Amino acid sequence: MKPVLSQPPHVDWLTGAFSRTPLLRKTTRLADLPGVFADHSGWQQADPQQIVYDVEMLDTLSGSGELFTGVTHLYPGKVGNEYFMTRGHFHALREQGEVYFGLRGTGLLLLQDEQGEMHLEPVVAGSVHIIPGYTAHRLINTGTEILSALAVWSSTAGHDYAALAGGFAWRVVEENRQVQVREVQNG
Ligand SMILES: O=P(O)(O)OC[C@H]1O[C@](O)(CO)[C@@H](O)[C@@H]1O
Ligand SMILES: [Fe+2]
Repeated sequence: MKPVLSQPPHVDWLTGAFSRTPLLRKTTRLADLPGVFADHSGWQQADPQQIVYDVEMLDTLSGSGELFTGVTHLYPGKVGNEYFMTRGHFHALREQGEVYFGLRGTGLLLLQDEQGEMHLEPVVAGSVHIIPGYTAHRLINTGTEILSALAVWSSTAGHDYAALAGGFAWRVVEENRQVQVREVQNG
């Protein structure tokens, strides 16, 4: 007889960690992000083992109609004057959207559609972000603490990084102790 009440996992709003041990965890270090930051020599001089972000996922079913749930913990830091950020991706199944929920820290969610239309949304504890289909997304930590965001997305969405080999059209940097958005000059 299955228990009447089964304890669902919850996310600790302070640490952003799941109450249940996440069975899937992926760590991305600076060494894993060649060509992502604008300041290539700054990247080469930085500690390659420096963790930029961890993604913890609940180990749930995948398949048509199933959803993945994961928390991205993005550390504070910069390469040159550019804030730490996730690699960023379109979904392989372009039409698949995603929802982000800010848990802690201060940052931005950069959204860019296939026509290059972009906008930035502030990410803080309690913010909710609807990532429509056909929209690339990148999390950026503009604060001094860990930025954590919970994400829910289709388990069949997949990640297309190649579509963004040229990077996003905006970069977010710190200049004069201010967060600045810089348009990438093509060519
Ligand atoms: O795959 P990226 O662009 O490094 O982003 C990190 C993670 O953010 C998510 O979009 C949500 O956690 C995952 O799908 C992805 O692995
Ligand atoms: Fe995604």
